[in-house]
Amino acid sequence: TQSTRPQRILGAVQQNATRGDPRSVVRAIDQYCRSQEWAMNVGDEKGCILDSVVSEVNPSTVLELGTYCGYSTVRIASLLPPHAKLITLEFNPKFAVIARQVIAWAGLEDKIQLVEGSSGDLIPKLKEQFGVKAFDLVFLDHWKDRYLPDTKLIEECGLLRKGGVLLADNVICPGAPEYLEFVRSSPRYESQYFKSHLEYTKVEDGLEKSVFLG
Ligand SMILES: Nc1ncc2ncn(CCCCCNC(=O)c3cc(-c4ccc(F)cc4)cc(O)c3O)c2n1
Ligand SMILES: [Mg+2]
Repeated sequence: TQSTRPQRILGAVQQNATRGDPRSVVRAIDQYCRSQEWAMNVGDEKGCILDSVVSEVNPSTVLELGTYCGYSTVRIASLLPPHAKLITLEFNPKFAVIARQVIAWAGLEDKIQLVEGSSGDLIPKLKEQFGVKAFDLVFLDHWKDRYLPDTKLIEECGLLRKGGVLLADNVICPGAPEYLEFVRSSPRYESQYFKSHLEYTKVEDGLEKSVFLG
């Protein structure tokens, strides 16, 4: 039977990455998606910007919206301090099954909690169900038209600490125009655009970093 793209990405990890070595998992996915078939991972170019923001924030708690195969999940978690935790939300069970195996291959199960469901349903439950106080960093990489409503939901639920950072992928391609307009015009955010390219292509894309001022 025909394999799926996420299954082929997992295969590339299992064939080319070293168990317990997160950076070799990231490298294996990038090499596969650059040479064999495109996939919607944040990728190596935007990934370096992601790395620099994660290192600068040095977060204790991270929320990722949209796991897909776990590429950015592993990339972020590989940079977290020892007791830091990352919660990642994925609503497609087929993606979640693959992401769990990619996370396990990287040896990062203890740092990462993958929760299946949609962001709109799960965000209001994160405090009571997962004992989360507030996030230091939120990486938005899910439905582009959910970036703005979920940002408002995260604020309403008091899930973003003062000085906490929102980092949004794909603000140019596919684009999140309402989100960009909001974070760039709101007095409660200090935003900065990091120009880059759509993963594995020459098409323009970028990340928007927005610091919550409280
Ligand atoms: N609410 C909720 N809660 C939880 C969830 N978990 C998953 N989802 C649904 C997420 C579905 C995938 C989202 N990601 C993208 O669509 C995406 C697309 C492109 C792209 C594609 C084609 C092109 F020609 C050019 C660019 C590139 C990217 O880097 C992208 O990240 C959820 N939704
Ligand atoms: Mg993306």
